[in-house]
Amino acid sequence: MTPATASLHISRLAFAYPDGHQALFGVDLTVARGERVALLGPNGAGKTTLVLHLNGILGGGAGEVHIAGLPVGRPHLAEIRRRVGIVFQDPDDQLFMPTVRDDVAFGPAGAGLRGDALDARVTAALDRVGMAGYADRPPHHLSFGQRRRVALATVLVMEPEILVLDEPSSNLDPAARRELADILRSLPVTVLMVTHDLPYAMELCPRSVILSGGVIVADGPTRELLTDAELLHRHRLELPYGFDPAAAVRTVRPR
Ligand SMILES: Nc1ncnc2c1ncn2[C@@H]1O[C@H](COP(=O)(O)OP(=O)(O)OP(=O)(O)O)[C@@H](O)[C@H]1O
Repeated sequence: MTPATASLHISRLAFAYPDGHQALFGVDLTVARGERVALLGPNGAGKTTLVLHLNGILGGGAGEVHIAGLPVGRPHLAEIRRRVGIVFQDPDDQLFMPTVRDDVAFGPAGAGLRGDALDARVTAALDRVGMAGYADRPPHHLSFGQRRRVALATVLVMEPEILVLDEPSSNLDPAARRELADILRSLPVTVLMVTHDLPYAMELCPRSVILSGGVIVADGPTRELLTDAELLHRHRLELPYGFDPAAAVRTVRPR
């Protein structure tokens, strides 16, 4: 896979914050089109710092990031931000309009879409997340799980190349968690999911990457990584009590 054919290609990415704190030390990561990859790691590992480099919110370090062949950098920022859809942990960071429809329409309308074409895109995005019947509702009248799905729709409506999810399962009850997993599994996009929820990584992502101390310390099949007790312990990752990743994989429903 080359930088041009990969969905995401990160090469020797290193970054220090203005106060001198070095958060990333030469990260290499390539993700193919349509792959779903979990980005795991303890608090302070550099996961958020890495994600903020994908759409150019952070920059100025060493190394390169390409999204579907396009280098992340000032000349291409508008296109990069369309290609990289980030769903933040708190849906209220992404919902600010009077209705669900307005929130989902905001991005494509800003990109110049109007009329029937805009309506069709909004309806399709809401359909994808099972929220088509909620278009006229104020987002703040929805449950947390519903707001997270609408936030996902505001990103999907831009038809991103890669979907970046920050702790997608946090604060969801078991049913909402399963429904979101079904939605995510049905999406024909590349997914990079940042999570501390190892069973959710197991359920959704065939591949995982562990970032620790600003470097990638493991990259491989999620089941292999999560059955390596010594690796998990070394990087402060813990499976929930009683969760057996070797057994869990057999219960994952086929796509
Ligand atoms: N604005 C900042 N200025 C200086 N240092 C920062 C800044 N933001 C983060 N850091 C530091 O960079 C390192 C990586 O932080 P980052 O938020 O990327 O970790 P993370 O893996 O996302 O952690 P968490 O799982 O807790 O969200 C940490 O040591 C953190 O203290």
